[in-house]
Amino acid sequence: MAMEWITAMDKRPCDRNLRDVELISCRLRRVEPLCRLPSSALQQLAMCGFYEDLEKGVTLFRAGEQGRFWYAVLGGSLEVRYHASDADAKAPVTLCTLGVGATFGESILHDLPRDSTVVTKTTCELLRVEQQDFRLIWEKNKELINDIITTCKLKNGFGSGVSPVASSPTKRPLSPDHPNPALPISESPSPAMNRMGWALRTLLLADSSSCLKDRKVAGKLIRKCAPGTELVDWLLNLSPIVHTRAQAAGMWQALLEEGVLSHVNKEQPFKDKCFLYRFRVDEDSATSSYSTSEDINTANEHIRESISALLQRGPDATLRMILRKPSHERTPEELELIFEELLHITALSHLSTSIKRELSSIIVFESHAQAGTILFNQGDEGRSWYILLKGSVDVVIHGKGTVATLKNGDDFGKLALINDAPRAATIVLKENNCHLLRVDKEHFNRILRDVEANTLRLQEHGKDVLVLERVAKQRGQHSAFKYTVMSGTPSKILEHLLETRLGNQVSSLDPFLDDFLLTNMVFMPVIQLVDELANYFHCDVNDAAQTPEDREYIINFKKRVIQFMHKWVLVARHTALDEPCVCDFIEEMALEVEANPELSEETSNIHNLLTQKARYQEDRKQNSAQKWKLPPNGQPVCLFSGNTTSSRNTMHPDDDIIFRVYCADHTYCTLRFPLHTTAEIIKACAAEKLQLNRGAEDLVLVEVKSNGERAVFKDNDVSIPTGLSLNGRLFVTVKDHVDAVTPLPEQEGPTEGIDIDLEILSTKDLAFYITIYDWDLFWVVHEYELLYRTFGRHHFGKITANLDVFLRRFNELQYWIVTDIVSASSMSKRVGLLRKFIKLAAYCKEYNNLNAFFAIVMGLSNMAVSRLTQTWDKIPSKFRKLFQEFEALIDPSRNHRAYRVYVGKLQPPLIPFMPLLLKDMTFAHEGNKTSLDGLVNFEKMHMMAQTMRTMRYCRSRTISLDPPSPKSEGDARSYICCLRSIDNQRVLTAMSQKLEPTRKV
Ligand SMILES: Nc1ncnc2c1ncn2[C@@H]1O[C@@H]2COP(=O)(O)O[C@H]2[C@H]1O
Repeated sequence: MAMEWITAMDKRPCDRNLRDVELISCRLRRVEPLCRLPSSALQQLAMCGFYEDLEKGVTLFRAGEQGRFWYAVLGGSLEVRYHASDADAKAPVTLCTLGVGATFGESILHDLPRDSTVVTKTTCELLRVEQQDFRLIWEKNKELINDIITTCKLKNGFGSGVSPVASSPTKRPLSPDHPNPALPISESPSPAMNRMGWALRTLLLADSSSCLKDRKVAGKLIRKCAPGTELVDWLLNLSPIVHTRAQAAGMWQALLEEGVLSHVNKEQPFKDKCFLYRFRVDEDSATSSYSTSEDINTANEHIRESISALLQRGPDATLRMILRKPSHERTPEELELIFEELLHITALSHLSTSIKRELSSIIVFESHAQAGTILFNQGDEGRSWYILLKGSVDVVIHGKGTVATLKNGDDFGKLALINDAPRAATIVLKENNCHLLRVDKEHFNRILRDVEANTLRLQEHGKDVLVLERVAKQRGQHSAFKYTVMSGTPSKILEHLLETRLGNQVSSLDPFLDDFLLTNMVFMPVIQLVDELANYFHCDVNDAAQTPEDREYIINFKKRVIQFMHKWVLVARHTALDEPCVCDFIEEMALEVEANPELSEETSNIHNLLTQKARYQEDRKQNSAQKWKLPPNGQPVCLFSGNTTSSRNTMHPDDDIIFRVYCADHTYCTLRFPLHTTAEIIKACAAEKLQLNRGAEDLVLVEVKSNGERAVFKDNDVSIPTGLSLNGRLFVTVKDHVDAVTPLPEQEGPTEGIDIDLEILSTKDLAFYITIYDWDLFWVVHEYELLYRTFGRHHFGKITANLDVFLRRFNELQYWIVTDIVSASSMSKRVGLLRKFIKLAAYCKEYNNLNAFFAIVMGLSNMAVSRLTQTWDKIPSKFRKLFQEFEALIDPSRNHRAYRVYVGKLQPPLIPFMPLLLKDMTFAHEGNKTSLDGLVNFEKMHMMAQTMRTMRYCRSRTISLDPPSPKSEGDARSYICCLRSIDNQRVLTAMSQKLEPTRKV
């Protein structure tokens, strides 16, 4: 059978017999949508059609050629190609693929040249019909054939400029800036509208008093046209269900917006005025025709149905027409209509009535006929905000593809407008004939910017990936960013950051970038961060075919990655440069910047990065053998050997530290380990040296404080020796015997320090050297150490040694004050010391050393000192008053308000009261979850970063004080480095009791 029809088809049409015709039409009947044609039409096609059996790659015709044939596809597939211009001749765009059942080449009906090129994509079987034959068949079956052609166009997006599949969208929309209500909103009428138009036209023509006539306008003959008023009259007469002129006008507008009807000069939407309108078929003499009586009967059969359908569509069509008019042409009644419509739009539901009224005059209707159209590209400047009324759009992101599909009722495009940032995604229409409402940027900024919804959620694949919240405007702050990140996935936060906070958009007032740089290790390990940055940086490697827009976007992104790295290394300093993956990535970027002139703008950033890296590596080489010592008797951690040229010595994770570990019988061993060594290793090694013959799992590493308190370390804790309290000692012991471990007798006594009569040292000199010493300790503490310590010594595996040493200093100072006073047996000496320490606190305060100021005042307020009433009574009232002022300043009530207000007025350099910064960190950490519904709680990161920034601010200028008198320099300097202090409160109180026993009442 199959062969038979081919044999029949292979014959010349004039040689075919009845059976051949029957065989061929049977074959055609199996092809949808040809099967919809009546038998007579199929037989005609079978009689005159030629059979073509073509190889792959055969060009059937080229764009611009005059056409001779119409085609239907019986087997295989073809490509429709389009050459945008001569310049593009080598790079045609594939518009669509035609498969079985598709028809093409109908331009022969209008004697128009071909508008595209058609090439076989596979081997193909085609039915080919000559122009005159096809025209005859079409004349008799116009409606159906037009329907088939339209269906084919809709199905394939033919002529749309892009493949209907939006996977590789290439086309930008026709400039929609000024929508024209006189033009149709779809590329071709829907079959239903076509039918309704046909029925109305047929009856209009059949009416003897028809208003549809050939008329001469300005000397030119216009066929079959009618004034709007008469068309309205006619419709009102035609049907009793059309009651008002406005209804009738809306019905004609419904036809006009689909292109079935149009104003003769295409300058007006439908108006109940004397403007002339005509049907599209009458615009072209080839398609214009008179109706047969059969047509009239058919039209009469359909008219009721058509009228009621049109009646329903009229109001929406009118509204769309108004929404496409420029603001100044909208009448008050029309504005009211729009306003009522806006009341039903969910995306606007949070807005007040007055704002909706304002929107009524500027909101615009926009429609797009073809699926695949790109509304805008990621990286473009944001120009409008959209609400989807009908259809759906894909949200496409570079490197990720489609991350979300939005449907009617959803809105998009707000982010770029609000933040003055580039578009975060490309928006591609997913369906033909999408309808949108649009608010342009200038109006958005004027009307909506300050009343926007408080929360914005971005989704990918149905899950929230970024939650933004509107920033309350703060006085004096004019940050460009209206939304701040509340939570998000780590990757999306990074993407949002690169897109919105780098390039030319950096604002010193906006903390988002800095928050990220300070806290990223909490939610994104360095290796992952570098990996993601490298992916962004190298995203062009496997993708040779890029559009110029893509290329621009990619280059832009590369620059942003370089800028990000530059800023990150400035914040992270050695903690980043310690990571081999960071250094490797800097090298990779440098190579590309050198090779790629498009990146030349980033040369100085790269140069800076390379210099920092080289400098750091050189410094590490010179100080690689650095060793530290935690002396046995509670003295401060100090350099044991190595390079001592700089007084500011940062402790690095791979620096060694020498320390003792005791066991229950108070024997000890001395160990030397890098600072990053875990408790588990120290424990195992100490146990071996001390010959504790127990398995590691039975043993613990524990700190025993001078008051007997015990603190067990976790196996993965690091920075162990530096973490000990002033007079604490490290023990290794059997788990079950922890409670039996006792402090060494020496822990109750003072730490070892220099014994000098304080009287001989000038108080101002002491304050000066204390401040210089503290400053050096403070200077080397990395902001990150606050995070490491807050999350726990085990959490990041990073050392907190510099911070530990600084905090230890606070306790050393505090207990030194108490120890010194309670060690003075003579009253006069104690009175002298009290006066000296109050003065010392005053000088430290003057030097902005608030850490020491707090330590001293807290020492003086210690119960062991404050209870010495006889001593206090003997100091001059001037000193007592001063001390009361100091006590008020350290008053912890209302979250240390007095101190916060005071310090808030100071200029750097200053040394802050460090324990309060730690308390703020802990408060932020314990009061807030790190993860909220699987998203990083970025608000928490912001809170923590604020505290870390305080620390940075304190050091934003380096200290330079006038040196004191040279005579006591050597003594004072060595004295303050190592202070004698007892940190056991019980011992201190007992000593105080001895000095001034409590009187029995
Ligand atoms: N996951 C997403 N990431 C980025 N943009 C999205 C996402 N989902 C929806 N969008 C919308 O896509 C729009 C692209 O333009 P804008 O950046 O102005 O605003 C963006 C959002 O409104």
